[in-house]
Amino acid sequence: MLRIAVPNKGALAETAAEYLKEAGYNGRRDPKELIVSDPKNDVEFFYLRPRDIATYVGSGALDVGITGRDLLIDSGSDAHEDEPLGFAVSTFRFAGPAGQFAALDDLRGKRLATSYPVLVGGYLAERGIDVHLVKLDGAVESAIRLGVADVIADVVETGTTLRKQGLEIFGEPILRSEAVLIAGPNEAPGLDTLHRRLEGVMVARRYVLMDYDLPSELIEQATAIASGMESPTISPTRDAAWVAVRVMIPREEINHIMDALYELGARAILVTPIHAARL
Ligand SMILES: Nc1ncnc2c1ncn2[C@@H]1O[C@H](COP(=O)(O)OP(=O)(O)OP(=O)(O)O)[C@@H](O)[C@H]1O
Ligand SMILES: O=P(O)(O)OC[C@H]1O[C@H](OP(=O)(O)OP(=O)(O)O)[C@H](O)[C@@H]1O
Ligand SMILES: [Mg+2]
Repeated sequence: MLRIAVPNKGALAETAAEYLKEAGYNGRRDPKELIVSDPKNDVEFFYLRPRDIATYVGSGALDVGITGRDLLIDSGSDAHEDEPLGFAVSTFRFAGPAGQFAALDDLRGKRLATSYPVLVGGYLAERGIDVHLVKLDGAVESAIRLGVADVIADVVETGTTLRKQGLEIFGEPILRSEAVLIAGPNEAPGLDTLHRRLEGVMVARRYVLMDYDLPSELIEQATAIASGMESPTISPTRDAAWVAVRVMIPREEINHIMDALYELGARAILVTPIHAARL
């Protein structure tokens, strides 16, 4: 039985639960449930704090887990990244009061607040920069105003939290993070199936199916507009002058592609969602 660690709360929990549901696994019915078994799929889920997941997986206590890349690195555990999952996307950045910091060198000797001391400490040590790390649990953006730090390093998504505190990012991103599937040091039978199912969820979320009818002489031009994952499926129609085309396209390009195909001469353009996929 594959033992899977999943986030019980926080920024990763809701989407992780949706992914697993879409991948055909049992979820919890009550947020107080800590363990859910799914004998049909031969897996067992353990709902844990996102920050602890890499520790459990790295020690071999659990086989695999879903956490953030930033949390994985900060854990210093032996777990490794198996697959990026494309949600909870953020960058990890330095930020300070507007106009006060421009480069990494400006950090020397400063008090730097973060909830990710191993990630940040490792990054600065590699570059030979000494700071006084101030470890906080969250809401790190308030640390400067409240006088416990001169500068911070934290998760940035839209940048709204920083802006509201009058802070500005500086330097290169420390890390680009997102939710990831992680695995431990031991071989985990069943990991391949979980990996493929989650990949299928990502494809189903990102792509749609587009069907349209097209005068046959326009196939090359239409394929240049939407080429599909490998190659579009082209079927004959009763009218020999027309073909029916089916192609997978990225969800975000639906309207742009429909406009271009219609302009070219395609008609009866239909878009349908994909509920599951295995490529
Ligand atoms: N605004 C955000 N956008 C994208 N990812 C985020 C955001 N906030 C946190 N994350 C990601 O979520 C993970 C942190 O999980 P955690 O459960 O600590 O989230 P949280 O919402 O900060 O929870 P809490 O603050 O209640 O502890 C990290 O991988 C982090 O990069
Ligand atoms: O760039 P933004 O879109 O503003 O998002 C980034 C913020 O979101 C998270 O905060 P969260 O709400 O999880 O609070 P926390 O700092 O206490 O973890 C993160 O720690 C940042 O503070
Ligand atoms: Mg947080």
